[in-house]
Amino acid sequence: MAHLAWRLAQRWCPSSLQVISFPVVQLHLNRTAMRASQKDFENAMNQVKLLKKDPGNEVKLKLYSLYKQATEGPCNMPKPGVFDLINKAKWDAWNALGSLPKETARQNYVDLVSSLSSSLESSSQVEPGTDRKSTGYETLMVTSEDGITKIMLNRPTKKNALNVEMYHEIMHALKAASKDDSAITVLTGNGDYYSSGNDLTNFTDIPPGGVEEKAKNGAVLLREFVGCFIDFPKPLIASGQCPALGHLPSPSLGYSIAVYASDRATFHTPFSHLGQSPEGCSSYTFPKIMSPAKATEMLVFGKKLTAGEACAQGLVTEVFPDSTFQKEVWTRLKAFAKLPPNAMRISKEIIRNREKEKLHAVNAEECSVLQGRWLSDECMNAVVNFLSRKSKL
Ligand SMILES: CCCC/C=C/CC(=O)SCCNC(=O)CCNC(=O)[C@H](O)C(C)(C)COP(=O)(O)OP(=O)(O)OC[C@H]1O[C@@H](n2cnc3c(N)ncnc32)[C@H](O)[C@@H]1OP(=O)(O)O
Repeated sequence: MAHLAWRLAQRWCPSSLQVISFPVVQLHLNRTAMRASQKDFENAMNQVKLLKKDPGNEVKLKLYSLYKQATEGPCNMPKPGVFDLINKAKWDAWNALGSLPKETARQNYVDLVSSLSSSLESSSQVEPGTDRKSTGYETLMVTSEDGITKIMLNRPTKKNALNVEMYHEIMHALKAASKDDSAITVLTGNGDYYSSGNDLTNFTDIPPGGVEEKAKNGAVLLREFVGCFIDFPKPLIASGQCPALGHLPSPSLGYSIAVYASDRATFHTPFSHLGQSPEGCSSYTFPKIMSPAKATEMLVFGKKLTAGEACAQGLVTEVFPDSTFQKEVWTRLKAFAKLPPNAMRISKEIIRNREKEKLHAVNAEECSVLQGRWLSDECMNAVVNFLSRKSKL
């Protein structure tokens, strides 16, 4: 049924699933509708094409709806079905403009583009552009200092949700860190979420082979991603001051030498809520670390743990007060980084190597089960509900 709905969605509007990849491609100018501010409107459309930074789906929908209203007037399309996510979002945005006059919509479009151009320009000056450039990462900030390589997830406005680019960049950063001259590696997140897990919009970018191919590619990517954590040779520390959701907690918690959390952090693996199943080897590591009963509460029922609870369960090494978190953690990290690196590496190897083969086998099995889950109605409905803003975790 979910397959069918997705296929229908694709057939109805083949480009729909990339929407929100950039609305400019859909801005077919209806020249006859232009009057007084035609020149401004055309300029604004050109300006949109030149934006260097993606303004986000909300803004793109606003641009789309204003464009449609300005050129065609009030929404005149039949309402798309609930599974046709992208066209439904576009329809909702356009329809919400009601009977706004064309001229006003045109003016609003021009104003929005102008504010967008200036805010994106100024934000790119404030943003750590130099960090990005020096590391070459779009979704991470990676620094290396005092024997510590710090990999910081850097999509704070999306709660550090892992888009496909971020999966690849984390793998790349881990591989680079395994070879650099740092002694330890720290994984952390920028903003008020360590991570909100898989970016659920990953599910909307359907390749020509359809949802089956999408699920297969996702399983390959996830297996490779988790594999990088299993094979990572140096001490890896997860440092989380805020909530961690979904699967980054699983691999990074399962294989970290240490997990430091502030008393504000929470740990949540809501696989069932999303119609999915455990990954990151959590089906194997969590029952071993916590106890089968507690792991079931977390992995099957999606129970959220506070940092204190996670520490009592052995999932977290130590909890610090939020106000002194950074100071206390970095004092420890700097001391660890001064220990002989080869000794640490060999000690880690001896602890982990016995389990390595098993972990790779568990990873493969979990990814294969997930591949099926991603094609299920349960999963599709959960994703649709989040993307249509009906649910949050
Ligand atoms: C290929 C391998 C796949 C492996 C599968 C792994 C399983 C998992 O990872 S399970 C976890 C999946 N994650 C979620 O379901 C979290 C969904 N997000 C939320 O429930 C909420 O956003 C939040 C509780 C994390 C935060 O709520 P809050 O009200 O504070 O902020 P928002 O306004 O909701 O978020 C801000 C901004 O960020 C976008 N966003 C947040 N999380 C995600 C996400 N996981 N995927 C995509 N987008 C996310 C959210 O839509 C907002 O975006 P806009 O500002 O553009 O509206």
